[in-house]
Amino acid sequence: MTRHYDYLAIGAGSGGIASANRAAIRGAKAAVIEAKAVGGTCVNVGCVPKKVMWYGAHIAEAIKYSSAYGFNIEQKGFDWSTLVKNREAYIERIHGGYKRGFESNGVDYIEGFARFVDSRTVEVNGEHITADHITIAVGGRAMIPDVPGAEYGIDSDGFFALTERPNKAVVVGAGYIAVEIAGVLHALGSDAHLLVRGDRPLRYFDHDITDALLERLKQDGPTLHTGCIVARVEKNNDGLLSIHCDNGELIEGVDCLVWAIGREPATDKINLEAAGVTADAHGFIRTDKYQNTNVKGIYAVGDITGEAQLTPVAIKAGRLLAERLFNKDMPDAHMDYSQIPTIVFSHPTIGTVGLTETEAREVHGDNVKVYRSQFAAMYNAVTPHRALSTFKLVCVGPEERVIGLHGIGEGMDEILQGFAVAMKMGATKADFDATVALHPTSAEEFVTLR
Ligand SMILES: Cc1cc2nc3c(=O)[nH]c(=O)nc-3n(C[C@H](O)[C@H](O)[C@H](O)COP(=O)(O)OP(=O)(O)OC[C@H]3O[C@@H](n4cnc5c(N)ncnc54)[C@H](O)[C@@H]3O)c2cc1C
Ligand SMILES: NC(=O)c1ccc[n+]([C@@H]2O[C@H](COP(=O)([O-])OP(=O)(O)OC[C@H]3O[C@@H](n4cnc5c(N)ncnc54)[C@H](O)[C@@H]3O)[C@@H](O)[C@H]2O)c1
Repeated sequence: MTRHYDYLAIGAGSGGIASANRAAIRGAKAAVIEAKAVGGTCVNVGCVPKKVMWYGAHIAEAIKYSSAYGFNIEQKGFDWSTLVKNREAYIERIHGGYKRGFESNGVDYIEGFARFVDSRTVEVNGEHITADHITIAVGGRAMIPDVPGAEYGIDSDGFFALTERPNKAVVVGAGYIAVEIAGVLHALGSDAHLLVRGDRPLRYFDHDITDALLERLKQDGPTLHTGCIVARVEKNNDGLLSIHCDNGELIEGVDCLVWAIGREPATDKINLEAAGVTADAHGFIRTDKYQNTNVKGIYAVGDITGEAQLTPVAIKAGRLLAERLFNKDMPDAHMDYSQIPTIVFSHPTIGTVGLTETEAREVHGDNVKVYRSQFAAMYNAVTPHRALSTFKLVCVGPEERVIGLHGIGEGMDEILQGFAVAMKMGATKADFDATVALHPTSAEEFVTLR
């Protein structure tokens, strides 16, 4: 017996779930196949557990600053395992929500690892399943460097599996994950070290913002080691690790090493060749703007496409694909990959949308005008720990259209979304200026820049 569907998603992560649900809502007979846990990376080992840990870190910081606000608090301890237990219970509830969603939309949820048999057929648990439309939404996994002793380290999945707080932790990498994990570890009381190869983390972000991040890291953050490439890792008799860097630096007594050096696509085991789908040299499945692969009827969405690796991107691309396929009123639906806003959950958060100043000058030369502001956040102004926030607008042309907006400061994660809408609508500096400020907030800086 072969089951047949109108629409089949491989991978029940952000992209697969969103597309299968939308396909079913539009009347398609839809299914989604998942090898591990429903919700994929974001829900199980990504955005969700990360944000819970970040909230934990946020509370630790509030306790630290509380005496300046008049509180006399004796912190008797911090139990990492309680935080993990409550986090995982929350994730269990999300799993339940997804499964109820499948039921009410009429999506079949199939547990197992899927492999292509041909361009219309996949095999899972020995069963052949056919579909008119198949979407590859298998996401990715962390990369581990090829250095001696690399196996003593863990990746971000391993970080979420920790049941105790590490005493001394080293996080290697300069991207979102490295900055976020190192920041959480530091705030929750580990002796945390962040190792980057260059002169700063997040080096593709606007440099005014990363300059401010460097300042904040110096004041209160994980210890930053720059120009540092790990050459080998040794495990000593006491079980602790020694991290040797190629610049001669040696970090000893480490009980937790986290590799956060990027993610690779999970295409290698799904038998793409049987379907005739081609991947690029790194294994990413590149698509056209409609998420079409090189094979008719096979699509790819989310991290596997190598586009901005963010949950809302996978969700939007998946939903729009389902609309295009099954909603006769939206035959041209497709994802717009421009001006995607993004947040780094550092301490404080970084938010960015559009071009950095450097990118804007490369494209628009002297047509670029930049506005920036640096100020002491009110939250810290009454504490001994006076910390600066930086906000910046990058504008182009005589009309000063805002093509880049960047900030580092308390609340930046919640500030950015509305400004991203304004930019999508083509807002100019004059539009920002014409908007009445909200006071006293950090966000008001964006509408009062001179
Ligand atoms: C630590 C971390 C923190 C992150 N934080 C954020 C954040 O704050 N904000 C944000 O927007 N993004 C964040 N991301 C990125 C976000 O998680 C991804 O962009 C998003 O999950 C991509 O969705 P996807 O559907 O492409 O793939 P995934 O969510 O990875 O889902 C793919 C699914 O496919 C399954 N699968 C793979 N192969 C098969 C197979 N052959 N058969 C069946 N199932 C298969 C996998 O088990 C997985 O569940 C974070 C990522 C990480 C690692
Ligand atoms: N807040 C968020 O939205 C969020 C959070 C986490 C992850 N994500 C997504 O997940 C993706 C993956 O995140 P990531 O941080 O793993 O990858 P990344 O690609 O953002 O960063 C990897 C970093 O590791 C560095 N690196 C590579 N090889 C190295 C080596 N051998 N030694 C030291 N450093 C090395 C790279 O220079 C780069 O800076 C991101 O691109 C992002 O889209 C988003």
